[in-house]
Amino acid sequence: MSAPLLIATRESRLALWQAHHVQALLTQRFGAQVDLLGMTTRGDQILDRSLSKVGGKGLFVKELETALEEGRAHLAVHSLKDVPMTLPDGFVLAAVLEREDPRDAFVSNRYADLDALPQGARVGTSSLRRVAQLVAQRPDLVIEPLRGNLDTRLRKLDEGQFDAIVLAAAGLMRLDLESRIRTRFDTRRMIPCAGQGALGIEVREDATALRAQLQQLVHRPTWLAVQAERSVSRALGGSCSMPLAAYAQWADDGALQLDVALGHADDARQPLLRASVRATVADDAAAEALGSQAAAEVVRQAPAGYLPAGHGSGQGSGY
Ligand SMILES: NCc1[nH]cc(CCC(=O)O)c1CC(=O)O
Repeated sequence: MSAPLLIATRESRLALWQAHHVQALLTQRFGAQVDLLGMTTRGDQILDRSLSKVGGKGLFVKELETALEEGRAHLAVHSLKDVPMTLPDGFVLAAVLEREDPRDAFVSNRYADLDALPQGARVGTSSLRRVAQLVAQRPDLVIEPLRGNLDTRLRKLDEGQFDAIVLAAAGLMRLDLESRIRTRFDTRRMIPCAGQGALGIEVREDATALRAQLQQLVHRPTWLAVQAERSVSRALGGSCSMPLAAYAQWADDGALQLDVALGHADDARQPLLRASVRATVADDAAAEALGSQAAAEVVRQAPAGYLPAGHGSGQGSGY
């Protein structure tokens, strides 16, 4: 590679850390010269409304995809959990790196963990998935919206707006904020979001040579696990307006264990629907089959109000 490779990235501290991480990896592994193209996305500008109401997580990736389309950049680096379940035509996920800590973190200046919170304590999170799982354990909590980048969210906690907030451990660790974590939730008590803790690299489908190189960066166990997680969401016709948790982990016997929880679309106080499935998974088709199996179990249990009309139609998340 002679001309420098350009990575399109958002400009939050977390996004820049992730882009620099991939930049260093490409340089180490391929001796490539790599530069960053910083961009502000619509998702970064909308801080006052719930993302699920204004177009979803896809708002964080669309501008980056436009840069790829127009040839202004060659790769986009994303937190995988922010990547829509179905990519637009002409784009592919070329690599997924080894997952870091997938867990959610309990962050508080006064309380050690969820159980230590007093009755009616105020907890900040805008994630419907986190709300549903928090309420399932502590129906007394007052859960309030919390948006913005990690520094903003921590500032709001420090200003006293909340007794505790819930954030992804991986993001805090990447920004050297691990000391803010009071406890990590057990993944059965707070099932992570599909792809949480993993980085994805997106390129144009027609970037054949680059795709072949990035293929060498794929962490196979993470790749298969996140395929299973993402296929649950796809099978449920998932958008990020769904309180859906999906986490796959490799068991000691080599099987892939997939745990799923789905909350009611607009009432966090309705019970969570759960499914746990496991299988030997050696390729993408098997990972997707496992995800579909978990989705089917959830569908079987679901009363009205949990699933969008026409779920399972394979139309993806609609971005
Ligand atoms: N939704 C924003 C977002 N996207 C990725 C991360 C953290 C890093 C990761 O999960 O890979 C976060 C912050 C959070 O949810 O607390």
